[in-house]
Amino acid sequence: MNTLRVAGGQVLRPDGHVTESDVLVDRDAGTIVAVGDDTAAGRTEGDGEAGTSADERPDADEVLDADGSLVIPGLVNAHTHVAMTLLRGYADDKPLDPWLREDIWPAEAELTPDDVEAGAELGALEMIRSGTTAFADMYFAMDRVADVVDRAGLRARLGHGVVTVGKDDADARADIEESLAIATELDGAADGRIRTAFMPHSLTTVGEEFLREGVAAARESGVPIHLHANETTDEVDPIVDERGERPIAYAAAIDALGPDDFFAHGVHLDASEIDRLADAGTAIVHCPASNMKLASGMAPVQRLREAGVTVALGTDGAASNNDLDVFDEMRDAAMLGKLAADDAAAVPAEAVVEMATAGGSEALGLPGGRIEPGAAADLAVVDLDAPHLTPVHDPVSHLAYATRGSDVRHTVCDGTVLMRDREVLTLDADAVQERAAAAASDLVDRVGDAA
Ligand SMILES: CSC[C@H]1O[C@@H](n2cnc3c(O)ncnc32)[C@H](O)[C@@H]1O
Ligand SMILES: [Zn+2]
Repeated sequence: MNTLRVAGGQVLRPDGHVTESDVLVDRDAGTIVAVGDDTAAGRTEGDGEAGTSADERPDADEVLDADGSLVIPGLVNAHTHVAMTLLRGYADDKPLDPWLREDIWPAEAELTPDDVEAGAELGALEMIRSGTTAFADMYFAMDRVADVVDRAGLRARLGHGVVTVGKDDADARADIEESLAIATELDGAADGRIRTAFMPHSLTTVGEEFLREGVAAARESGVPIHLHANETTDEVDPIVDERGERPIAYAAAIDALGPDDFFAHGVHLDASEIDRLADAGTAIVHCPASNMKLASGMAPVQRLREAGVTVALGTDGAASNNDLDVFDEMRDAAMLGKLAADDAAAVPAEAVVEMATAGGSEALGLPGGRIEPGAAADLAVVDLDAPHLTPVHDPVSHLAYATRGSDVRHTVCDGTVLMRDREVLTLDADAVQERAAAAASDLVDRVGDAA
């Protein structure tokens, strides 16, 4: 067996407890073989092999030193538009609708596939550096995004985002077909690390006829559905006014509410919609930073979880966040959840850590999210040797409230080391940043010329 040993760290186990253990990985299979006292070859839990540094232990093909560190499942960014890194800081301080219509969509109209690739590389770099190993992405030029995911070594669920409002029937149908074709063509790419979904942008930006056609085709080919849902009252009210039913009831009526589907935001949900989501097994991706920045509102995270809905975390795009750091999202989710519930005990540390790991993997239907034998070897190693992480009374508290993405020391996905001692191995960081900055600058010039 070709092995990787993550040695000498504290490991976050699926039950939320932390133990001093090694993690042994089968690099070829991309899975965890053993944790703690199951790691064979002589080393057992609590057996520190005094006098032997992690690098000197001879029983693995590769060793990652995790001394003084916390080994956690790779984080899952369950809703983003990764190439929007090019639009980071491009338009701020507006609510969703004018932000999209006045700034973002005119800029995206000028985006080329090369731009999308440059932005996706930058986003992949940012995610690897902050311990994210899997993400869901809705955007354009998804073949380019898939190529980046493959090269970067990440795991993803990808889909072409469909908008039909303002398009004639032929163009609208072509967009639906593109999303369905991409979902079929890219599924299983990057040695199975890429999975796909049918991704209509939202229930208001895609017409009912096209939604029904696309959903029916997606069901036939077995791909899940991902869309923005119940994000703002501007989106909910017209559905209620025109149809006499709430958005989640509408989604159910067109068969878009299934156990493999996951909806972004879910800010404005009433009790009947929470029950429907729970009954259907549809997950919600909570995006607290984006919801705060666009002043969209606060998702009822506590009530969703109490009802049994799987809740994951997402950054949304870097233009509404303005970064792709899931540690920030954990902290925001906890803080906002307490404020919303007027209860400091609401949305505790363990809940947000679960949402960023196992909850994300479950929502996306991707491997990972747990450190246990047989699970995917998707890991982040957090360096605890920092002033803002001292002392360590409770490692889970630190993950939720004090850790930053820049505290991540090593990142592993599918058994492959993507970042070692803060050096990203799969992407050339300087070249990626230079290319993205140049692409963003050219894009802004083109947008100016087009205006
Ligand atoms: C059709 S591809 C995806 C589309 O979504 C836009 N977008 C980015 N952030 C949000 C958000 O918070 N709500 C709705 N839509 C969003 C993005 O700019 C693309 O156009
Ligand atoms: Zn979004």
